[in-house]
Amino acid sequence: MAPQISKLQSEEKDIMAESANGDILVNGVNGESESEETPMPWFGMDIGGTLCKLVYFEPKHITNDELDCEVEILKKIRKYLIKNASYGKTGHRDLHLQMENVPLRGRLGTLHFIRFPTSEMGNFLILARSKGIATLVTTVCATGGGAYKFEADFKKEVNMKLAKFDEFDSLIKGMQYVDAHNPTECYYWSKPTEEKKSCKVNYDFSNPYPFLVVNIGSGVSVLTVHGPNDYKRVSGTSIGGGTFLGLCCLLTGCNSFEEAIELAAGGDNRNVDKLVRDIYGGDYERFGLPGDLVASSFGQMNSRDRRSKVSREDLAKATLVTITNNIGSIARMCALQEKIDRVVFIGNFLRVNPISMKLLAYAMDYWSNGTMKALFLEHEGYFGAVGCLLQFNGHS
Ligand SMILES: Nc1ncnc2c1ncn2[C@@H]1O[C@H](COP(=O)(O)OP(=O)(O)OP(=O)(O)O)[C@@H](O)[C@H]1O
Ligand SMILES: CC(C)(CO)[C@@H](O)C(=O)NCCC(=O)O
Repeated sequence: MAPQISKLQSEEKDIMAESANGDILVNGVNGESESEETPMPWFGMDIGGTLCKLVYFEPKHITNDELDCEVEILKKIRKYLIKNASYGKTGHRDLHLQMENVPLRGRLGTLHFIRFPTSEMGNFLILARSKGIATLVTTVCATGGGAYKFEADFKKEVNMKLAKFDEFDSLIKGMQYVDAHNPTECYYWSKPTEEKKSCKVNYDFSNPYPFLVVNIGSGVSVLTVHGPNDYKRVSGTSIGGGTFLGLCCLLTGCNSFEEAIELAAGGDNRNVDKLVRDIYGGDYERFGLPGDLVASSFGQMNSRDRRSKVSREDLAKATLVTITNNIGSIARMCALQEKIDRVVFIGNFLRVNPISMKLLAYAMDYWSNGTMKALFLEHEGYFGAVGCLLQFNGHS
């Protein structure tokens, strides 16, 4: 994947030059052209409908000037963030995603990836106050709907200003930056239907344009990307990751995404769904519908007898398959309409969720007769937070 860096870097220069409204951008995808004046610590926040993603840049070398004037609080913040893998009951640092030696605004350093439920924003603000972050940081760059929703709370609770950036500008910039600096970022699933043989394969995304992005968060947004600064939101659906989690909690009594995925892994959706073969007794050959295709999601659940036999695992699996197939179908129609053959699926719905990734990979391939490819990125839910950090110049 090494060649992709140089290819993307040359395209990045265009991004660095000008933003959509003609302003000179202070840092581009490469993050190497920025002045060093923005005081530490550097954070990027993506406050979504379900999860808040926080990216923290830890500089590799502290300059003498910084050492001289570095306040105790900054040292404490750095120590607190990088010594722990969890914060309170609900904050987690994704250690496996950590990126070392990446350039940002002329500095080299480590990117740390932290997430917590957006519903915990109140506690996050209390923590920010107790750790002294609020006394040091006057402005935090933020994106996602929560950058607007919680702006007044940040001001009131911790006297911090939010420098707000658009969530899709941030997402695209973050994807390009992370892909350019992580040679194993992009991959696809080979043999997605074969449980034992199926595996992740590195994909060379050095010539990325055009591609479709399907961002599966609480809801789903579909974007076409034709160049570093050239994208549009072409579609979306409210039936997304939030729907999966909500329905799964209702149907199985589970209490977390992790639990829902674990249940689904042990279930069989054929005990819940009505298949083509349940209707035809086999394939519906004339229109190419195989017997094992789901004809009607949850279509068996009108039967009291079937309901009495179904397990929580089966219900979780059927919910996951229903939501995933629907997203796959929308993605395929968008790709067809936009005449694009590479579809990049991202968003935290895909976290610890190989079932959905493999289903999407298979469905894209099968229904396009092998002409479309489903791609995935390792930092699936963090691109908005990274892109937002890239755009920050210390002012709101
Ligand atoms: N630990 C978790 N807690 C809750 N949901 C999780 C978790 N891990 C993965 N998910 C899934 O990820 C989804 C949220 O994804 P993501 O963080 O990308 O979106 P968001 O930014 O919160 O939403 P939106 O972009 O629509 O505002 C949830 O709806 C759920 O399906
Ligand atoms: C509202 C957003 C953009 C917030 O990220 C997202 O949740 C979404 O795209 N929802 C789907 C909205 C729709 O197009 O029906």
